[in-house]
Amino acid sequence: MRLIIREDYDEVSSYVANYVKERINQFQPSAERPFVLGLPTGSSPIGTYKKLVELYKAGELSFGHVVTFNMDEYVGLPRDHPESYHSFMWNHLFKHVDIKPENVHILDGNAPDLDEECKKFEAEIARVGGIELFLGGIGPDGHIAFNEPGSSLTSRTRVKTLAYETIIANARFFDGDVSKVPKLALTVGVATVMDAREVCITITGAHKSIALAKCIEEGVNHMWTVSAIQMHPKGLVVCDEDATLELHVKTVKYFKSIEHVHHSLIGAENLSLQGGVKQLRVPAPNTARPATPLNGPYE
Ligand SMILES: N[C@@H]1[C@@H](O)[C@H](O)[C@@H](COP(=O)(O)O)O[C@@H]1O
Repeated sequence: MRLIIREDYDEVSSYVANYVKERINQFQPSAERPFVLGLPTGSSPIGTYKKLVELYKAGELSFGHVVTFNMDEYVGLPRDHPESYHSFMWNHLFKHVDIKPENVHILDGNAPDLDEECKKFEAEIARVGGIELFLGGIGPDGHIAFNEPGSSLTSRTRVKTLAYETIIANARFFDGDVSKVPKLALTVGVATVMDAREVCITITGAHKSIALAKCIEEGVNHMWTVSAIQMHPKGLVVCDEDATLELHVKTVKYFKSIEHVHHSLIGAENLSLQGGVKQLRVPAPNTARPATPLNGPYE
């Protein structure tokens, strides 16, 4: 597993968007052999989607031969509700790029038979040959998609009852009103995500620092479902400095050193993922003097 640390949310978003661009372009997708991309919702991927739209508009990336599968959807929320994940995906990404609507797969939380809807989703993923790259975020409790603490690490797409912590976290999208947040969702399973040939999880903000530490430094554990990424042969976590607050200094230094070594081997001029070198510089000491004398020491 790799951990990429960037200064802030914006740098994380750029890194992930460029990563997706590189992967799609290297793959050289065609109608017969499309690139299959797994996608998340939430506030974490908004910056990435914005940058993907910019890359598309700059002619650096096309979604013409990209097939997508979204992680999850609320149960019972009308499809055109502003907070449905359908609305989210079309507003933040799909309507701005050249993706074919028939290549977009989002679970239908209003399907007459929800179990059947979940089975069909898994079957469709299998039919297109599996997911090449699954992007994800996490909740502060370490869940991926809606695989709440205690979810089986071998779980598949299914109906899930949301944990109270998730309902509270997502109330910000429903006028801060917990009672408006749907209590059920359809979600891919942990195994559905981990079956992808590559998994890239974005973790930003101090409020997710405990989850990041659980994911990186402790064992694989169904109470922190993102930790399943430890078992993935091509797992990538991209986080910001704030999210590293609960990591050991040794852990942070180790993962940063991997990038340093990699960059020194390939040479900065060959670095295709923008922002890579810039963020590895040691910050200059702050030499600015306060206007008023200080009494210190302030250890
Ligand atoms: N089901 C989604 C998850 O897929 C997402 O990762 C999480 C975090 O959201 P945010 O990125 O807004 O913190 O929110 C929801 O629970």
